[in-house]
Amino acid sequence: MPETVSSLAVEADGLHKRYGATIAVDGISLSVPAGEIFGLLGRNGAGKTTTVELIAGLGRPDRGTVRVLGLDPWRDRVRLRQLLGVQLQDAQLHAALTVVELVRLYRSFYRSPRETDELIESVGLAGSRHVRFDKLSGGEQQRLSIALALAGRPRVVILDELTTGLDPEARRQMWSTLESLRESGVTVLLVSHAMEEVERLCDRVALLDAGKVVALDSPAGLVRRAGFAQRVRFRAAEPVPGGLLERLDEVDRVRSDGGEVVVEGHGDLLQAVSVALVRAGVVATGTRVERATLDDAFLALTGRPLDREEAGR
Ligand SMILES: Nc1ncnc2c1ncn2[C@@H]1O[C@H](COP(=O)(O)OP(=O)(O)OP(=O)(O)O)[C@@H](O)[C@H]1O
Repeated sequence: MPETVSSLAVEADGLHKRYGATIAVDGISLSVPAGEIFGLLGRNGAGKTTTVELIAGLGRPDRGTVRVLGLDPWRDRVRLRQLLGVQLQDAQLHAALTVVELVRLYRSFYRSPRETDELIESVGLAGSRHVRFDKLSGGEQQRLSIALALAGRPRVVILDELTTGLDPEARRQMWSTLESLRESGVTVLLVSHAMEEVERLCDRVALLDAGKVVALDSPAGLVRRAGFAQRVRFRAAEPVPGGLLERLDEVDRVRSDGGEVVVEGHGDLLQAVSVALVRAGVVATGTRVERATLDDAFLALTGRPLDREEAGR
């Protein structure tokens, strides 16, 4: 259906969605060009899942419009089903069906599906072909749900919490699956808590907070909004004289954190801090350098961190 295909894979304009008193999505607009891996990052309850549900046509916005490949996901959902793959959190699959039965069932929904064995192997489930869904581990269920999202050779894929519950090897395998999808021109919408994953994979990221996009940029562009490039942490054997570090050109901010001195800045920060401490006769131990992350950007933009405990859910 080439006449329907827009160069923008996803366009959302002014989306609002309310559940009772809760405003889940509060005026979200996004444009995602074809072939991009686009991340939605935010804390629990920020509105990520609701946003992708509206994009997938699984719900209707109270206000605003969505187009996926130029189609209205609600009105044109029969046509869009052939072009869109969706893997959502807590997908309720048929518990009593085996891996191969589920893959065959999903293949039957599409006009030109991928091969059964290729799909199963692509997510490393060849050894579990005849295992029932409810007997798979959480990580295996997750991998199967991703294979099912890719069964119809979708042009746009929505993946919610792609690697939650996966071990490091399965996670790396999933990342390379996504990179090859991008190479073949598929657009991926990736919902995540996992900053490392988002920084590594996404071309652009929308940071969501309380139903709003608070920033939208490349991961590197977002990290720049942290307001500093790197931080040096150390323990000082004696108090650091006031103003010693603050007056250095490379230093943006000095604070203490659980007995450590934390110096945020740019340029050759470590060198500048080390020289100043030596000159002042302050002995520093456990010194380490960290670069700014998306977490720092999120904190700078929203005033709250992206909770790491939640990230491990
Ligand atoms: N079907 C629903 N009924 C009532 N409230 C809902 C429903 N779906 C979502 N919400 C509420 O809307 C807000 C946004 O939820 P949403 O699931 O979109 O956030 P999220 O960013 O995906 O969070 P999480 O990372 O926890 O999945 C939350 O306050 C949530 O409790």
